Order: sequence, then structure tokens, then C-alpha cells
Amino acid sequence: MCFTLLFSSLKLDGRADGAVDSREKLLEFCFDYCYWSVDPADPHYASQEEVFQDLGVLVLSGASEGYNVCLFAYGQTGSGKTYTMMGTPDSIGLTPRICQVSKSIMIPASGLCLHSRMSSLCLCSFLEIYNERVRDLLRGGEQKKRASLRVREHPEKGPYVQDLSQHVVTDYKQAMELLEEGIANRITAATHNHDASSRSHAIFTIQYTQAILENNLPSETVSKINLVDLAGSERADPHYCRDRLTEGSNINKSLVTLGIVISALAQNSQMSSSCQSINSMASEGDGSTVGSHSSSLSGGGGGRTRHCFIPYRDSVLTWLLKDSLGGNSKTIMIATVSPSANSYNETLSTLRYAAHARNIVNKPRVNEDANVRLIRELREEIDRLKSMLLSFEMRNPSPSLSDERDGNLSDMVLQNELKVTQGRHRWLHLPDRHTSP
Ligand SMILES: Nc1ncnc2c1ncn2[C@@H]1O[C@H](COP(=O)(O)OP(=O)(O)OP(=O)(O)O)[C@@H](O)[C@H]1O
Repeated sequence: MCFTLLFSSLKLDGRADGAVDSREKLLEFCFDYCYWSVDPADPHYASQEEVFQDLGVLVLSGASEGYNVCLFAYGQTGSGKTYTMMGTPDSIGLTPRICQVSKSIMIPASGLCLHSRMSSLCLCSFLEIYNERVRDLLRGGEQKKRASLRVREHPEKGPYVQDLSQHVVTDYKQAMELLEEGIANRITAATHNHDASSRSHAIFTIQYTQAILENNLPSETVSKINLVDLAGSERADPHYCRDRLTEGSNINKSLVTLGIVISALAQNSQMSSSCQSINSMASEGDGSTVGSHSSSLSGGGGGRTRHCFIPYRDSVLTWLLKDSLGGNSKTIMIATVSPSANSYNETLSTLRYAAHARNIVNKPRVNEDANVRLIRELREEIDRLKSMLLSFEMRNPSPSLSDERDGNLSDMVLQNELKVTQGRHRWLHLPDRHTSP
């Protein structure tokens, strides 16, 4: 997982009622990118464009290759998560920029060349998790907007939200309208640090389906981009009203679970990598083969490696982000921190959180439609059999010798062609080919 540190301009002057923490201690954290966006006059000031050029482009290139990609912002309340993910009208953030550029990078015009055709579909959805309930931010009608949706798990495609509305988007304007509608529906409230604090976790999802027919061989990839703006972590204040305290404890519950999930995943990843290096050292030492290397991995030199249980289901947030956190996704975490001295504890906790996240090793893979892959593989097999048939006929011109072998190969070709036709028929007529599981 990639870890990005972003310093925001918030509360640089400190809070009048808070004691400034002046402890001097050197702590080191590693990160992949670091941005200073405190003062626009500063020569090192990082603009939204600069952040997009690094992170947004990574997101888009991953998705165009057929990978799932997740980008999420974590940090104390008021530290700039929403500013980074959504931005302001004058300074748009990562999500609108990704929508803006995605059209040109990912959806080239149909009809690539004589032997290839391409079509693509882009679907957007926007949800929030508020008090451990999922709400659709793009559903019309007051009643529907308030209804909470169920999270379910598909055996292959993983967790998803049942009945979440998905919207076909063909241009940037439509994507922006959806984004604005969702942001307006999101729950915010005033807290000590921030007048319009997001009280929910918001997930904007773009699902791209790219179908290519090249030399009569089909391929279809489906990639999902999850753009997550988390609610801010904040200590409970007894002066808050009951609703705010309930919100706060639910926000904390999901962020604590997120922390536990991240630590457990990081521990498992580290365990796997140290196991691997011990085994590779052992195999280098005794000159063992690749086969013995892989078997000693699972055996662990006598003792089996025990992986931690990952409590994804302990909160809706971690359940929904299961794949993004430790599975089939390329994931970037942005940690937003304030340089103010009285944010010392929150900053330290955010950095520790992110340092754990950076140790997680995900297993992203290109998401190709299984049916389409089968069609392509069968076609390749047909071509192989046909060329075998041809070379056999050329080597054995006498019809009596080649008849039996010829018949077998021709049967195989016919059977495979039949499978291709059936597969194509199923693929073309699947009703939910472009929707959630
Ligand atoms: N780098 C920045 N440059 C200019 N303004 C910023 C920057 N970062 C944050 N702000 C401003 O600071 C305020 C708080 O930022 P933001 O809403 O992004 O915080 P947040 O981390 O999402 O807070 P919460 O968790 O409470 O929702 C906003 O008015 C935002 O526009």
C-alpha cells in the first residue's frame, strides 16, 4: 500500500484553550510522497494539481490496466481530507480531477483499427456510512435517501451494497452533477475544530468496463475506483449533544476497527515476507530447487505460520473496503496532518496508523470477465488445433493414413467452436453484465 503525507493549513496558530505540547523527540516515518500545503506563498507549497499529477494519475493508470484501485484519506477532523478528495469550487480535489481526466485516458473512441473494436461503460455510485448504516447519496426522494441499505457478500466479487443506485456517466458534466448531488446529501455538523465536519465516511465509486474485440478475440476488463473520504477522528467532548456523541462513537468504532484491520494485515504481510526471505536464504544455502522452496514456505521449517484473523466484519467501513485494504486492489492512503503543536497526539496517531498501512502487501490482479477469458482461450485452442490439422495433412497426403487423426482433430475444433458460440451467446445476453453482483 502506498502512503502519502499531506500537511494542511488548518489551525497553524493553535487553539487558545489547549496546552501546546513541547516534547522534543525524534520519530521517523517512511512515506512514498509528502506534500506541504500550508501556505500558498511557500516555495514548497503543493497545489491540488501537483497532488493529482502524482496520485490521481497512479489511480487512472491502474484502472486503465484493469486493476481495482482505492484511494482514501485519513486524518484528524479538519485536517484537509475533504479538501484533498473533493476540494472547493476554486480548487477542485482529486475526485473531480480523476473524473475529468478519466474520459480521455480510459475511453478512447470506438473503432480502434481495422481488426479491433472497443467499447466502454462507466458507472458511478456514491454512498455514505453514517452511524454504521449505509445510505445511497444519489437516490431521489426523501424517503429513499434516508433508507439504509444492506451490505452483502458475493462469493467471488466480495462485499457489495444491495440496491445501491448506479449511474451511467458519459461526460465530465454528468460526473460532476452526481458528485455535487452526493456531497449536498452528505451529513455534516459543526465540531470544535471544524464548522462543516463530515460526520460520515463517503465512498465515490467509478466502475469502468472496457470491452475489446481484437482479431475476433474478445477481452473484457472491469475495474473499480473507490475514492474514500473518511470522517475525522476526534476525541469525544462531554459537552456535545447526544446525537453528536453517538455519531462520534460510531466514527471512532469504525476508525478503530480500520486501525485493527490495518495492523493485522500489516502483521500478516510482514510475516509472509520474512518467511519468504528466510526460505530463500535457506534454499540459497542448500541449493534447493524452486519446488522445495515453495513447500518449505507453507511448512515454515517445521512450524506453520499463523496468520492473524482480520476482523473485516466488525464495522461496515472495513467490510465494504475488504478488497481495497488487503486484497484485490492497488491502494493509496493519504494521511492528512496539521503542523500545529497542539495537534501533536492526533498527528502521531495518524502517522502510526499510516506506517502500519504502508506495510500491507495487497494482491491486485487484472479483473477479466471469466466468460470472455474462456472464449478467448477456446479461440486460441481452435487456432492451434487448426494449424495442427493443416500440418498433419501436409505431412500425410494419403487419405487412409490421416483419416482417423484428421477426424479427431476436426471433432475437437467443432466442439470448441460450439463452446465459443454458446459462451458468446451467454456473454451477450447476461442481463447484469455491467452492474454490481
Ligand atoms: N491545503 C489546504 N489549503 C486550503 N484550505 C484547506 C486546506 N486543507 C484544508 N483546508 C480548509 O480547511 C477546512 C477543513 O478542511 P476539510 O473539510 O477538508 O477537513 P476534513 O479533514 O475533511 O474534516 P472533517 O473530518 O471534520 O470532515 C476547510 O474549510 C478546507 O477548505
